[in-house]
Amino acid sequence: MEEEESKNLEKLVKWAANLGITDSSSSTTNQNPCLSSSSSCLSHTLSVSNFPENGGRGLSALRDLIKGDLILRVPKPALMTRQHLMEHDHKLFLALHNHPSLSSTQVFTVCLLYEVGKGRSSWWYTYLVNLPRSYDVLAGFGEFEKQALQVDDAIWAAEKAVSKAELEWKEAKKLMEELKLKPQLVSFRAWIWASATVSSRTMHIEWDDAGCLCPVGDLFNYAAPGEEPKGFEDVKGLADDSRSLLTDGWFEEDVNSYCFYARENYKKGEQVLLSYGTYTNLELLEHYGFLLNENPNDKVFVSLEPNMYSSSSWPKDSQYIHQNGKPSFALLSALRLWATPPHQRRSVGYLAYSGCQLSADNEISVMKWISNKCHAILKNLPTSIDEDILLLSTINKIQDYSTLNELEKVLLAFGSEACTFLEASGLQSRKNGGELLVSRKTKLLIERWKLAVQWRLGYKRTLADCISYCDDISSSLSRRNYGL
Ligand SMILES: C[S@@+](CC[C@H](N)C(=O)[O-])C[C@H]1O[C@@H](n2cnc3c(N)ncnc32)[C@H](O)[C@@H]1O
Repeated sequence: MEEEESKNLEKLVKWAANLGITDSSSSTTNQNPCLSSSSSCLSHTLSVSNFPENGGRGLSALRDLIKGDLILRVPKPALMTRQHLMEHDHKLFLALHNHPSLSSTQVFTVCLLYEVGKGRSSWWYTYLVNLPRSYDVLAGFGEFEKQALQVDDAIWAAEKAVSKAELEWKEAKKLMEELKLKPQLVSFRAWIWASATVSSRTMHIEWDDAGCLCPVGDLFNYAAPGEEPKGFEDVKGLADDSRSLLTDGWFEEDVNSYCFYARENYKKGEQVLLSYGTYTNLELLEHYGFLLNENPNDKVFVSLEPNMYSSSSWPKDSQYIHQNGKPSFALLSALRLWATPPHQRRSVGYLAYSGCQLSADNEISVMKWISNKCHAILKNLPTSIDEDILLLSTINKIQDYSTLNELEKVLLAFGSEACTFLEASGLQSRKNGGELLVSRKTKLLIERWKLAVQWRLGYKRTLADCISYCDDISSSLSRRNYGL
């Protein structure tokens, strides 16, 4: 961490402690936090640390933690909400009343930019200077990064994210001008930053669907909820309320605070992670600007023919391939019915809907259909898995380069996509002792390119694993039934 960054973090921790943000497990408020010798520690439970391979800045355990332990409490007055910002600024309050058609998140995004515009005089300054300077969410993808996703559905999702952001920005511009925001805060770039802050850092609250920004609570990095959040439902009798068991933090009226609980046991020094909910990798990229190599909630959708969808009543979004290559329950069930002659579907429907195989022949034709489909998709994509692996290792290498000469040498030797990158980056540079340094903008572009390649590689690996899975099943059925 840079020196300035760590100083800002120290100030944040002190500021948070003064507001009663505490990681003490005691339920009484106004502990005396920040007694720890280390300035990035809250006091008893958590410390701000860096996890380069796992989300960057995050929170580590200062002691062994037990699943279900209360690990952080953030009192309501320390939560940044639209209501809080409006109540403390009459000009903002009046201006917002003239724009009732803006959505709650558009309003919160404007509020955030307005607060940033106050600079040091903002009550939130210590919090705001610790926000990331940029995000890699899909809405910030340019043409090059969008195309690097390669898969139509993903390119379409990125295009939709960009056009949604543009539309929301245009709609909110009048309000921002009325509030006399500085031109750089009215820019589309600033909008992407603020809306990504809102989408990637806000926590759910009952009284405002824009959510709240939760100092310190928003330093938890993400771990996907497991398939079965077993056991957690027993913690503190929470099973019967509407709080999603897929998240580990919520607002509690009785203590007037946002409370966070350990989702599993942690050893001292380990990173404490939070589940923000269930997301595929494309959704993580869209809302948070990162993805997981291992994501139990990732899904690959393959397009089916209309008569395949209509042969069963499974919703389209339940028919997909899991990250490990296994077809989903609904996809198998739908295809088993589709591969059954229409006049027999009624009589075997109950078996198909309960997840049973219908016959060896039926199963083999389903497996062959899926396998062929995956082959066809892979064949139509511009690069293979091996090429993507090689490209990814090259991108990892160039991320460490500081001069454009080094970067260009490697990329020019690489091939067409790398050359397109060089064009797209415009080689933003500045002279320094005769060397052209890689600019911050180019580094961000490399990071987004890497995410796009990681995403498409994950997609292709899932298809390849699905081919192996289906081929194994059809050959073992053929052997067993026909001695082939
Ligand atoms: C709520 S913040 C978490 C704290 C954040 N690392 C920070 O420095 O402020 C969410 C952001 O952290 C990053 N992040 C969280 N979990 C991650 C993970 N498992 N892998 C990579 N990045 C992650 C993403 O940039 C995401 O948008």
